[in-house]
Amino acid sequence: MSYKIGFIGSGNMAFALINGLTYKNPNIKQSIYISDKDTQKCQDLASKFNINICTNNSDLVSHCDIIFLAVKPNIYPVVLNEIKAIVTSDKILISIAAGISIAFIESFFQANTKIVRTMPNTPVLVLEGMTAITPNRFIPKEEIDIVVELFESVGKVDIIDESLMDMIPAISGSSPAYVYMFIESLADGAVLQGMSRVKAYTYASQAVLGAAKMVSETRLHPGDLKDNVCSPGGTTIEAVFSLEKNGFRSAVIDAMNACTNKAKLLSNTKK
Ligand SMILES: NC(=O)C1=CN([C@@H]2O[C@H](COP(=O)(O)OP(=O)(O)OC[C@H]3O[C@@H](n4cnc5c(N)ncnc54)[C@H](O)[C@@H]3O)[C@@H](O)[C@H]2O)C=CC1
Ligand SMILES: O=C(O)[C@@H]1CCC=N1
Repeated sequence: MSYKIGFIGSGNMAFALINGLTYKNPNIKQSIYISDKDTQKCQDLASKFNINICTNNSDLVSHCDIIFLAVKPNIYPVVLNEIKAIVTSDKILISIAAGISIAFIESFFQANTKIVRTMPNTPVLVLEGMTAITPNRFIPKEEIDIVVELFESVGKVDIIDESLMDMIPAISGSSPAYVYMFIESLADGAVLQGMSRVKAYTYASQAVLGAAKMVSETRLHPGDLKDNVCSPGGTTIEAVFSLEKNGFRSAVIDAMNACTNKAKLLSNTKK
């Protein structure tokens, strides 16, 4: 079944998803539609990917079968109110917003509207995304499979209970930002010790990529992998000791709690 995919909002996350989706399957371009309040941004994205542009959100909904709601959480009520009269039961709405519950979205539509709540991340752009998804009770398995297949084409997918969704930004939706800060810090440290910044970003990003692949592909415990690097009396354990002294682990856990608390705050205002 060929289906038309629409993105309401053509910002960072829409860009990442469209880049990922079109990377392996360029033919999908003719089935992708975008709309945005910022017409210039929309035109730029449409011309970059040679995809279809819609003059407004309602026009997009009328053209598309699967509709990504790629606007910020605070804009959801505006967009949902705008499209509520034209979303028919054959269409699938995909939420990608932090803190927006399925119940909140359902409250705008007729009873059997198909909604999938998701939390992707921007590495979908390079086909290394991590997306959590929760379908509502009105979407049949074969259509859930279509949504899973879409996100699997740009990375890993996990179907979870919605009760876990508010903590997904902390672990994967937002966490690329913490890792970018870590890579930046590694590079700053290298520059401090005399390496060029360009070279430092290559070393830092490859070391992080390699370490991530060691965890995902060997399935060994990260603690064991760390121990394998720490030669007795060597260089690594000095750095590990310093990181522990400076509260590295608790800083990460504190950041994740702050992230989830914000998602829950958004959730509570958008019940
Ligand atoms: N950026 C990220 O890493 C991730 C973002 N998300 C979620 O994706 C959603 C979008 O986030 P970003 O792409 O980062 O934001 P963004 O600000 O880059 O893009 C949002 C777009 O929506 C457009 N917009 C605003 N009002 C509109 C309206 N009434 N109709 C149509 N378009 C409208 C804006 O012009 C903008 O281009 C948010 O709900 C966010 O929580 C989810 C996972 C990761
Ligand atoms: O910062 C945000 O709210 C969005 C959701 C997850 C990543 N970015």
